[in-house]
Amino acid sequence: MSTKNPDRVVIVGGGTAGWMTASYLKKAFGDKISVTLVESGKIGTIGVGEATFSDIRHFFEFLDLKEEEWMPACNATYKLAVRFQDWRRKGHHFYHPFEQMPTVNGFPLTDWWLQDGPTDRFDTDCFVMANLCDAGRSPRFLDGSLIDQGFAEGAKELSGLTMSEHQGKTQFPYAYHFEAALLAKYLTKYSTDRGVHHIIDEVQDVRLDERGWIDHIVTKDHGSLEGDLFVDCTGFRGVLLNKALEVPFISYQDTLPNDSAVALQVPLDMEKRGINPYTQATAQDAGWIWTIPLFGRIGTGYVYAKDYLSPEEAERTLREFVGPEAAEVEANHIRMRIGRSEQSWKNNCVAIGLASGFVEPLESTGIFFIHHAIEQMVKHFPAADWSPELRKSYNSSIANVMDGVREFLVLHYQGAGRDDTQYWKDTKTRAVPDGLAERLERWKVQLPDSENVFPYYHGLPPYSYMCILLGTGAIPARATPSLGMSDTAAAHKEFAAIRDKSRHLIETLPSTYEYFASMRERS
Ligand SMILES: Cc1cc2nc3c(=O)[nH]c(=O)nc-3n(C[C@H](O)[C@H](O)[C@H](O)COP(=O)(O)OP(=O)(O)OC[C@H]3O[C@@H](n4cnc5c(N)ncnc54)[C@H](O)[C@@H]3O)c2cc1C
Ligand SMILES: N[C@@H](Cc1c[nH]c2cc(Cl)ccc12)C(=O)O
Repeated sequence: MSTKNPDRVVIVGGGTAGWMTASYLKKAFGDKISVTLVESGKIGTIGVGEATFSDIRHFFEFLDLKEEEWMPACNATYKLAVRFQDWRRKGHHFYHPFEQMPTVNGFPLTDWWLQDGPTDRFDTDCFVMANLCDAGRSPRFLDGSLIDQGFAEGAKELSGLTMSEHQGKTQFPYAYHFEAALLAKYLTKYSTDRGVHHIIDEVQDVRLDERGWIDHIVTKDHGSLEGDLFVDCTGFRGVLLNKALEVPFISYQDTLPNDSAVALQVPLDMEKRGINPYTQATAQDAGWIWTIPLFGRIGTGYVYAKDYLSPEEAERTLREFVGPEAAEVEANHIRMRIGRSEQSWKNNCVAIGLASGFVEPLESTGIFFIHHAIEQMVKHFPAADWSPELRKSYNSSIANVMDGVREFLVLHYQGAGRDDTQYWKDTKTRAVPDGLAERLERWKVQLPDSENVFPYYHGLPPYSYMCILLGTGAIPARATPSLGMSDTAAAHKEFAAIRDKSRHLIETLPSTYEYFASMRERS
């Protein structure tokens, strides 16, 4: 066994995963390690992946990048929520916003809402952000100041925490949409400026030693590349982890059948059309369509199950949905590998991004998985003895995040009120992951809380489950019985405060388009 600390990292793949990993590692370890990134000039990146979690802000903060610097370079916009359109029935919508759930006398406001809500919309009654979404507002004023959502920007006690340590302490009010290819380009410059060695070449072979560890990789034009730790960011191909090291892939398809997507990038006049401050997921006959507003274009795509719909039909439906602006735009058809690798770190190879695992992009979790994996890789970085315990701990953290998100996504389909096509009928009879059936029964009488959701960190707080349960509508939810014997006055005061605050903010905040147009003038 080597007595040397592993300090030569080789990353294969130059998509979002590869460049996020390279820049973060260089920032974390500086000259203590060497980082080489090899990407193929021929094999493209997946070309989608534009909506994020709010936690991604910790990634940019870690790299010391300010919104004014990176956002205009990546045509980025703000995301205050996911808007679910037509999931309960056609014409209905609800939001899953970035906003902590207010608590009144020990019960979440949604519980009081079930008991005696002012309107039939849990989201606009309980969350300020849902009202800002309906009104298309920016979460920042034109001078750059952030709305007051109980969040102190730059608060000392919160800086330096990983995402999992952060959860529950506070909720930042927005995430980002950005052009993935532009972010990769931005991070390429960031990384290479700081000493990351960039090679454009194809990996043709992966040579293992007698223990089954990667000894070196063989490239087409640059010969052999040696390293201590190899990071597989080769996307769905899984060239190092799945192919060379033969780590099996656990499919989630029995519970999440969508396995295909067709995507379009549609340039639009945003000044005329405005910019919605949310990702939209619109239910369709055999899946759903995402709409992600960027500065200057929308990213859109139909996620579907090929057992129910052909690629041609999916593309036709998507083009009809978008309208004439998409006529000249070429479609990108994608087959998705849904599930996770049995282990994401084996020996001296760790897979990050699509090579590690993926679930359909309904809650924009792909980049969150990458960010989480990078934080955990730094936390579990090996010493000279390559302790297997570190890898074990890393692997269970990654598996828990992905299995937890799978449960959360299955809830969307179990809960959807739609039953007008075979696809939606079948969502109710399909198997659910172990443990979820019991939890679904519990949520019928007790709203999701920290005691009764998936028990390991997976990025989603209990209030996110409440939103999907109450918004999708097929699973009956009821107020905690004791609220029937309680005075609802305090809850009504809270509902009124949310209404007043929303009204005031809608009157004073700029539209999302106005905000970004002025940010571009400033930067
Ligand atoms: C339909 C769809 C929608 C999505 N939407 C979102 C979203 O809204 N939000 C979100 O967070 N995530 C989303 N994702 C996930 C997101 O796209 C990915 O997590 C992210 O782009 C990371 O991809 P990657 O870097 O792992 O792989 P890729 O982008 O596929 O990159 C693979 C890289 O590996 C290189 N490579 C492959 N083989 C070799 C080889 N032999 N030698 C050298 N190089 C090689 C390629 O050249 C490329 O650079 C979506 C995914 C899909 C499929
Ligand atoms: N930690 C995540 C969790 C989260 C909380 N609210 C939302 C809303 C949406 Cl649309 C996605 C994710 C989340 C985060 O803060 O990003």
